[in-house]
Amino acid sequence: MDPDPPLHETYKALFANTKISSTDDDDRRLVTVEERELPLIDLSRLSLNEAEQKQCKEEIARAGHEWGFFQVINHGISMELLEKLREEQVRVFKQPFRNKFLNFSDGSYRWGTPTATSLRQLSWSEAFHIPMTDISSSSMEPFATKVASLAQKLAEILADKLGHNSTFFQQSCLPSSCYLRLNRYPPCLIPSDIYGLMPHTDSDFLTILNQDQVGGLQLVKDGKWIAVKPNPEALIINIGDFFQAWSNGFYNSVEHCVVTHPTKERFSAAYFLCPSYETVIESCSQPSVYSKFSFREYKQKVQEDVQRYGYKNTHQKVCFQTSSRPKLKASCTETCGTEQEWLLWNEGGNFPIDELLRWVHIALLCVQDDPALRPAVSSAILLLRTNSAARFLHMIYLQPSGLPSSFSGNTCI
Ligand SMILES: O=C(O)CCC(=O)C(=O)O
Ligand SMILES: [Fe+2]
Repeated sequence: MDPDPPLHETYKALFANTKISSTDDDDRRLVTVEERELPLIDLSRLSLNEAEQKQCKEEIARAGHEWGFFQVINHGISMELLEKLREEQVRVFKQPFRNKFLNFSDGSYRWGTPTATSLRQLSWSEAFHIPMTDISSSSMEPFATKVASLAQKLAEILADKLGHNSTFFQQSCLPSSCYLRLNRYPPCLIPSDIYGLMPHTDSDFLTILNQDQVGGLQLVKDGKWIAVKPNPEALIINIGDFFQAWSNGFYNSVEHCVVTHPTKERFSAAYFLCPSYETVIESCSQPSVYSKFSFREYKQKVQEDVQRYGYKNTHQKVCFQTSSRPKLKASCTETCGTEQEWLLWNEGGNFPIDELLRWVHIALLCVQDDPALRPAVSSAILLLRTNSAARFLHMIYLQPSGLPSSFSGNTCI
């Protein structure tokens, strides 16, 4: 029996309705993507002398701030454990498609994108989304235990660098709220660029990713998509939305995606350090760029967004809505949002007023009298240029603190 989910069959109508191999330049994947090494951090220095430890922690914090993504080597998870994880992953994905629903708890197995209304909203992949509490009895348990403690350690280092010796992560990220996602990206022979996983940011504190050598992970750096060169010895760490909010925008939750390969299948496993639903995320410093919100509230917003726009990211509505207006001149992820909003304004209406007001809001944040209250330049650029979590968080949670009193922040939310 076939192990592959019926992706071709199920999404036939989307292929029929989409112009394939378009030369339209509003498709970001037609833009040449440069392959880059992520910052590479050797964690063995954490057990050396104080100076080495300090240096290592500084590199971690800098990478979290400047890139939102980095790689770690000598992370304490042996090649043998990673091999075992891979074997188990291949085993669960290679069983007949129908049996996959019987693994782990209900709803763990997912494939494709049920809400997709166009090819751009389709993820050509399958995944097991497994709460850590379900892993305790499986052969992945030794990996899971190690990766969970690595995540806690990194979260503490990142918090410590902001002057917070925090037990917050230990208290709020429990085995019932953290999970492991096993991803498989089948080859995709269709002559069009289809995502393995659509552009997104992670709704967690941080993610630890183990990928194979096929490649396909891409992320936004300085407003451009770059491809991550796989390193067999390294795990990839990325900052999630909640760390960005908790750090008051110091660390960056960066948009990333996976592109498919025409002939090779790809496997990856991601551990998500997530808080319980009741956890309230509040910035660790004042004045806070974000208002308080609970994980539950945030998840609800994300779900509403996906239902309405097919994407978590609200900005996509501007780029992907079907419209009689002329096509915007470049990819929405390559184009500064302001440009798009002014373009829509000039075209006479139907412009997103909330977007425009948010741009004003960002501008005001950047010109506050007290430089300490202004966002970092990198955050401001990210806000302006990418579909990052920063945009999303600002869209829904930006609060008026620190702004001139005549400006009502509520209008931006
Ligand atoms: O497979 C990958 O490289 C990325 C996976 C990912 O971004 C995710 O599961 O959130
Ligand atoms: Fe992700």
